[in-house]
Formats: sequence, structure tokens, C-alpha cells
Amino acid sequence: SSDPLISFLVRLQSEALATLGPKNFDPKLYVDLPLKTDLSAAESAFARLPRSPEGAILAPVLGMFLDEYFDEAGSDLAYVEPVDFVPEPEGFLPNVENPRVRSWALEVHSLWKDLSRRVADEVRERPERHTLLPLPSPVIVPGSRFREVYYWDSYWIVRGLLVSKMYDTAKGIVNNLISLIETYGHVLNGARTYYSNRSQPPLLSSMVYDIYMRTQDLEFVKKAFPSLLKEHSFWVSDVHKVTIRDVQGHEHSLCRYQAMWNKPRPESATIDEQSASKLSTASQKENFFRQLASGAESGWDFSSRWMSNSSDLTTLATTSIIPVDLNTFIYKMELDISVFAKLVGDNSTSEKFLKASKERRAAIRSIFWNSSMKQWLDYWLITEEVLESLQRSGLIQEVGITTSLSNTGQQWDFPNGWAPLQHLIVEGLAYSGSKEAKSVAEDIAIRWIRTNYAAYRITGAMHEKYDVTECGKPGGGGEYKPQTGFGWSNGVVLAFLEAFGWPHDKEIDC
Ligand SMILES: OC[C@H]1O[C@H](O[C@H]2O[C@H](CO)[C@@H](O)[C@H](O)[C@H]2O)[C@H](O)[C@@H](O)[C@@H]1O
Repeated sequence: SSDPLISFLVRLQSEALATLGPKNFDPKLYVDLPLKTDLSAAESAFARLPRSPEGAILAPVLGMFLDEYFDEAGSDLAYVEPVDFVPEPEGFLPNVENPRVRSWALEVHSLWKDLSRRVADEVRERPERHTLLPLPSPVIVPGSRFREVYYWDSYWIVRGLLVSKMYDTAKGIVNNLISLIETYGHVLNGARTYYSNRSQPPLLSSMVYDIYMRTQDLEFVKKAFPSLLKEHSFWVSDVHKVTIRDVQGHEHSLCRYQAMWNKPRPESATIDEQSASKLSTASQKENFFRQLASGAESGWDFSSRWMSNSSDLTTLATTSIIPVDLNTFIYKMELDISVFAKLVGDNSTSEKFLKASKERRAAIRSIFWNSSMKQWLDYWLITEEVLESLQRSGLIQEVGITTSLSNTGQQWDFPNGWAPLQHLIVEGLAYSGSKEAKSVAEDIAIRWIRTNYAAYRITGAMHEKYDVTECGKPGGGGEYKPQTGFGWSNGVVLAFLEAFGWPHDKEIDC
């Protein structure tokens, strides 16, 4: 991370694992520790800690260091009784008559007191010492190791608070999430600096809607409205947006989860490093880290739903899946915004969002609905995976796609490229519905045309195969002399020229 506090805490986390071992080790504890001093003082003391001959810090030494430089995780939030809590709210669950159930429901209701916190002033005064974010209103935390506010948890917390008639607390929760949008442009996964690279299932508009339905507080809607527009832009812009063509050729705009992060998640860095250890290249690891963080953005961290092989976490392919639920949440957000726009007197925005919601509903029907199964199913962007794997494969060479990576001297091997294989792959990519694949297809076709042209100029003939590592070079190898003529090469060049054209100013020489 480029945040110096997070970088230091992640280092501390990794050293603590080496000292304490994996049993009962929770990596998140370390990135939640509030500093007692300035970071530089803690860093230099850490660097001076005595170590064993093997390089590890001994457990008592680590304990003393933690006591001296850090407060307890979670201590930067203070317990506070919610202003609107009463032991038995008027009109509480009128239809729950059974005395045992009613008394249990009242106990659950009273748990709001245990989970209610206020961010300490210290966090506002010295934010650089805390990964906790300084939210303005009191918060309700999920509990236990989750010492901070979470985005999608908040929706069901709000639903419960409405049952408990704790309207001010519910509005405070929304106010906190709005403050995150105003600072970061989106609601963070959770209210920690290390969660800023991603969001979580977007349910803020639903919180506003449900609170409004109970309270009729129009001022509250007016305040939330501009932030909801910003949040909508975040979800429909480049990082999350995917354009997809249905079988009738209609283009639809849908959304996927995609974190802006390709490193281990700070709160689970030791686990992510361990999971990635079986991957060999830096780019495979970076991709895996992005898939992990994107899985966390989905709220389903982790699930076979996002894996191509359910028993291998490294096959996580979160960003290659268009999820039904995310698009349904955004559809709801669009409908909610349309309603709110009308309430605040902005009719043109209301119309605009109604139209957007209709388009998304059509996309959901067209892309996710499986009529034989009578189910909405996530859509796998297989082409993207195939494209990525093709791009990583080494098969795409200077002037075309090589038949294999083995240089055996056989003609259907490296470095020969054959016209029919170029054509099958280029057409497959071009018609896949992915813009990126289409542009890769065109690029391969152009290079192939150029090498065919160059070889023709040099040798006066079209060839049965070409050496794709060098422009203008015919192929070789095999048990007979390379042949010219040549039927399928001619056919493919003409088919490519018809598909992609060749404008005046485009260079034909390699
Ligand atoms: O209830 C809070 C959240 O708890 C889980 O995820 C969180 O923990 C992960 C590991 O510490 C973290 O990487 C993730 O970003 C957090 O949201 C749960 O899976 C979430 O659905 C839930 O909101």
C-alpha cells in the first residue's frame, strides 16, 4: 500500500505471524491497531527490536513493543448509548405475542446498545495514527473482529433499527455512508483506510428509501440525493461497467465487481500471500490479488460462485462474472433515485433514471434469464478469460498466431502460422461480443495481412504457411517442401480484407 501506516502494519502483521505461529492468528487485528505515538517513532523502535538468530522477534519482545506503541484494536471507538434507545419502544412488534419470543426479541433489540459506538475525537485529531475512518455520526458495528462499519451489513442493521423505532440512529448510519461518498466517491467496503480500494453490494438507496417510508422525512432524502447520484456514477463507470451483446445482437450495459487493487488485502495479507504462493509469475499473483479483493467487494468472500474450479481458490475469476444480484441492486438504485428525484422536484433526473432502470431490466431479462431452468443465472464472461489466457499464452507472435510453442521441425508447430487457424481465432474473437477481443482480432488480422503481402512482394507467391516470428517470411519444416499457390491463404487474406478493410492512409509494409 502507498499509505505508510498500512504498509507498516502489514509488515508488523507478517512478523507477528512468524513470532506467534498460525494457530488463532488473526491478521486483521494488526491493521486495526491504533498508534500511541507518531509512526516514525514506532518504525524506528521496531527496527531496533532484538531478534533470534533465525531473524524472528521473540514473543515477549513483540508483546512489549505492542503495549508501548499501540492501543488496543477497537479502542479508538467509544461505547455510547444510542440517543433513541428505549428498553421497550412503543408499538414494538405488536404481532409477537408469545412471551418467550417477545422477551428474546427485546433482548436482541437491547443488543443495539452493545454494538453502538462513537469514533473517538483522537481519530479526527490525528487521523494518520489510525486506519479507522472518522465518521461523523454514531455507528453500529457488526461485532467481534468487525470493529468498524460495513457497507452492506448496514442495510440489515437499518432494517432492524426501523423495527426498534430508532430512526435517528438509522439516519446517522446513512449520514456516515454519505460522508464516505463525499470523501472517496463511493461507499467503502468498511470504514477503514485499507478498505478504500473497493465498495460492497450497493444498498444505500434502499436504506434511504426504507427510512423515508417510515419517517416521511423529505429533508433527509434531499440531503442524501446528490451523494446517491455520485454513487450511481461510481457503479456504472469504467471499472465496473461491462458492455455485452445478446443473441439478437443488442448491446446491454451491465456491472460487475472489480476492486481497484492488485496486492494482498491488508487485513488478510498473510493469508493472501500464502494462497498466492503456488502461482509462479508476478502477473498471475497480481491478477489473483485483484480477484480476491473483488470477491470481497461482492460481500461473498469467498465462494465457489466466483471460482472456475471450486476446490482451488487461485481460480477465482470474480471480475469475469456479471452477477445477477449486483445488477438487481443497481436496478433498484435506479428506481429509488427516480423516485427521490421526483420528491425533490427534479423531474428530468427522475425520467433519466426511470429510463436507465428500464434498460437495465431489459438487460437482466435478456442476459441472466435462463428460460429452461426458470432461473436468473450469473453470466460468465468466458471470452475475457479466453482472451486473457490467449494473450498470456505466448501464441500471439509478431505477425500472427503460432501453431504451438514447440519448435519440433514439424510443420504444424512453432514458428509456423497457418491461415485457417488465424481465421478461426480472429472470427471467434471478433464475434465474441467483447470489444477488447474484437480489437485484438483486428490487430492479429492486420499483422497477418502484412506478412502475406510482404512475402508476396518478395517471392511473387502466396504460401501455404508462414513463419509468424518474422514479417514476410514463409513457413518451413515438415516432410515436404513448402508449397505455394495457395488456396486457404488466399481465401483468408481476402476474408480479412473484406472484414476489416484497408483505408488509404494505413501502411501495408511491415
Ligand atoms: O460482516 C462484515 C463482513 O465480513 C466478511 O467480510 C469482511 O472480512 C474480510 C476478511 O477480514 C474482508 O476482506 C472483507 O472485505 C470484509 O468485508 C463478510 O464476508 C462480508 O460479507 C461482511 O460484510
